[in-house]
Amino acid sequence: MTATAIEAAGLGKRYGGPLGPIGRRGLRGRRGRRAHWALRDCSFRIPTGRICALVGPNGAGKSTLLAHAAGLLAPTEGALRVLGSAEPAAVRQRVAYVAQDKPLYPRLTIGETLRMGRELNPERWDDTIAERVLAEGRLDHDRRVRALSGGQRTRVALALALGKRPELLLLDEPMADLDPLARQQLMGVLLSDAAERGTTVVISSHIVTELENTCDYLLLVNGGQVRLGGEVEDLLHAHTLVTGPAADLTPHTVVESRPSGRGLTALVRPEGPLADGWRADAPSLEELLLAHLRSPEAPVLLTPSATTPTEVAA
Ligand SMILES: Nc1ncnc2c1ncn2[C@@H]1O[C@H](COP(=O)(O)OP(=O)(O)OP(=O)(O)O)[C@@H](O)[C@H]1O
Repeated sequence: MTATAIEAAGLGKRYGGPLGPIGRRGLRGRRGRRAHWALRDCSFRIPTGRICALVGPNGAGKSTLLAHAAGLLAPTEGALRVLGSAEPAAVRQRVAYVAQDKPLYPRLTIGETLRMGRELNPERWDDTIAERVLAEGRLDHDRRVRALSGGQRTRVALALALGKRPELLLLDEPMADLDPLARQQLMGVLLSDAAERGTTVVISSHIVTELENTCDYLLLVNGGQVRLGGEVEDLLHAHTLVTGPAADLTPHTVVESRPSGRGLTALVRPEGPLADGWRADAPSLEELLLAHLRSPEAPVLLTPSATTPTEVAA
């Protein structure tokens, strides 16, 4: 089996402090904040060298999961191992994390921001890749971060992250505020660099069509739980889009079915051959994801590379 970048066993995160007595105060923390499980019972594995899409609806738990992998949040229950360490905070030097709000120091110039990256990562820093990320943005190094647009700030945050030469790159909706050309150009730089260096990338995004050509691994999170995980190719292979008469689809696992014409269209996980009269097509990644997002209760599927054979806890 290939090496593991991230491995979680029974990972759970509850926001809102310790639970108060149920019945008297309901599910509330001591300070009266409603306790809420953002992640619950998540067990999965991401092998090294993959470009992993982290997908799920708003509030699914994607940012919470990435912040745990970056060592910025501690689990309420379960365990998470990052680059072989049971304490993700201990391997922060080898991990770069670009949070959704791209925090940077507003008073620094771009040049000073890069200098800070170089000084904080003296062993690893690489000016060439940082400059390559900045180049097409035509950004003068004397400009202050506070005077940059959202998309320009994203470019600086990505330059800082890639300049660090991470083994694991965690990106939380990095492309949301970039124009289409900048998005395409930066994804190109990011992917070619990751391929060249074998970097593991975990990238959360709502732009499903964009993930189709870029990611080879997938984690779909919904309601704080991992619902799908594994190699994109294996997950696509495990599903079939069928169209046919409105009939019982037993014994196949039905992810989603809806009426179409005089019959129905369904996304199934076939358990044996399909009955006569059904047309079978391979789903696209977009069809696979949308069907699972519309059917959050569909049975969980983790392909063998995404399951956790070993105990993650130290
Ligand atoms: N600091 C916090 N305190 C309390 N609850 C939080 C906090 N951060 C997130 N949550 C809650 O945890 C759940 C998961 O949030 P998270 O930000 O991880 O989702 P997400 O999948 O990244 O969403 P989006 O796609 O909208 O960015 C949500 O219900 C959210 O309201």
